[in-house]
Amino acid sequence: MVDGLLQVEGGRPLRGEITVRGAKNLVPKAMVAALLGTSVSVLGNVPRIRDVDVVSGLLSLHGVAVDYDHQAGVLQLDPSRVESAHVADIDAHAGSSRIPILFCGPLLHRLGEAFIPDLGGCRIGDRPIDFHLDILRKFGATVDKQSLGIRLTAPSGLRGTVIDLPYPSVGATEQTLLTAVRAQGLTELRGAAVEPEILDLVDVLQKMGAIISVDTDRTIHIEGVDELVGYHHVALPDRIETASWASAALATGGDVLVHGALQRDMTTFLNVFRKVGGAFDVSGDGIRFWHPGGDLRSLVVETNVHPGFMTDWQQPLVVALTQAQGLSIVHETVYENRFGFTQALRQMGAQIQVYRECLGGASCRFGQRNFYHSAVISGPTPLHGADIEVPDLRGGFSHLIAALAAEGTSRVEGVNLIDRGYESFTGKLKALDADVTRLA
Ligand SMILES: CC(=O)N[C@H]1[C@@H](OP(=O)(O)OP(=O)(O)OC[C@H]2O[C@@H](n3ccc(=O)[nH]c3=O)[C@H](O)[C@@H]2O)O[C@H](CO)[C@@H](O)[C@@H]1O
Ligand SMILES: C=C(OP(=O)(O)O)C(=O)O
Repeated sequence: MVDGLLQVEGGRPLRGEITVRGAKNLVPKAMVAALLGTSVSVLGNVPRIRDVDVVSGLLSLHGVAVDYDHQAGVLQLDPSRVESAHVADIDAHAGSSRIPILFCGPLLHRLGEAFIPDLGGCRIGDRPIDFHLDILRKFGATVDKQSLGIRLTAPSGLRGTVIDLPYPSVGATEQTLLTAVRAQGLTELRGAAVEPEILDLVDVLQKMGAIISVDTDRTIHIEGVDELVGYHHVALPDRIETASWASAALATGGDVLVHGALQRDMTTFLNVFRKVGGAFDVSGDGIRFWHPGGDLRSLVVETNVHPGFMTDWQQPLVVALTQAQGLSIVHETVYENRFGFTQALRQMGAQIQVYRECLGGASCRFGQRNFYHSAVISGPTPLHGADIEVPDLRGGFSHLIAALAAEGTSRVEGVNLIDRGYESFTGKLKALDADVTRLA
């Protein structure tokens, strides 16, 4: 069981201002990229979240000197001692996050070998790593699966290759980038993911000396180089945290100004937010989200890879949809098992049914299989407080929103899971006038 118990007195609108910093889905990857440099890298806009601590710990074990100024949000990473530290076996932090798999390419380039412990991350489907391992083999690595992880070797170095991804996986695209930049010769990646966090990683790598071009048809070309240096970079803001606070404002009938939020990477979310009946205003350094009064409208939405509606935006939005008039349909096409969180919402009074069929859109990879990956939400339904347990990061945040929107007291167990991706969320809730008390 995950620690952390939060008591929430619901039924109050969230009102006020908060700030989001760098993206959870970019910062840890930019930290891994620092391993490829010969000099110090400096990363700004770093949020204080657990995934940053996990990767800091792993980098330190590999001999990288990590200096993190939490207040300023600046990380300095000095990789000059990686060869002398030469750590081959690390099982600490196994199961804490999915980032260790991205250490493969950088470690193979620097040390000729790597050991990657079993991965963690949210349990929202099987989350296989077959694309990653196929990619590493294509670059010339030998992959040996062991009981506690994977051992990789590349005694004669890595060579550029052609990779055709069966699905535009974010992690597999990052794996290719982090490996190809120092591999010998050219790499062509077809069917790549082009999420904003990936393009920010491309910016980081280009600052280090890499040669990468991203075409309009999901093809990325990388020319390997012999040396990369450290970078200075400011991480792009977290578009998932921004959307989470936007949905919280809507579900509670509130008004929240999110400093640091960037419109450009959120176009699809903002369209959906407006269609449901939410109001927003893009100001100098952020976006204000509020419930303008009147009824919210139901809608049909399908999650997809960028530039589609992001899967990590789905769970907080579902809570707002419980307050919309009529039937909404959410078709989850990225993960096969991402509606577990709706069980607690039903316990709180929501009317949500999940289906195996692809509802409301085109059929997806999960259509002919046994996965409950479509949800029908009938609203509006008043929510009431309950004792609930956080299942995963985004599902957990959606439980918090439901508890804030509900009449009465809720006790939310396992909130420490939310620290993985939301910087000081309890402090932010208090700044937004929520009545929350940490009991454990
Ligand atoms: C740390 C991080 O950045 N996490 C994000 C990243 O996860 P992550 O990089 O793990 O997600 P992927 O894009 O790789 O996964 C997408 C789909 O591809 C499948 N797949 C992936 C790899 C593989 O080897 N084999 C395979 O079948 C997955 O099971 C899933 O169905 O992108 C997801 C999709 O935007 C987001 O929800 C996560 O928040
Ligand atoms: C699925 C997520 O993250 P991870 O890939 O780190 O588990 C998420 O951020 O919602």
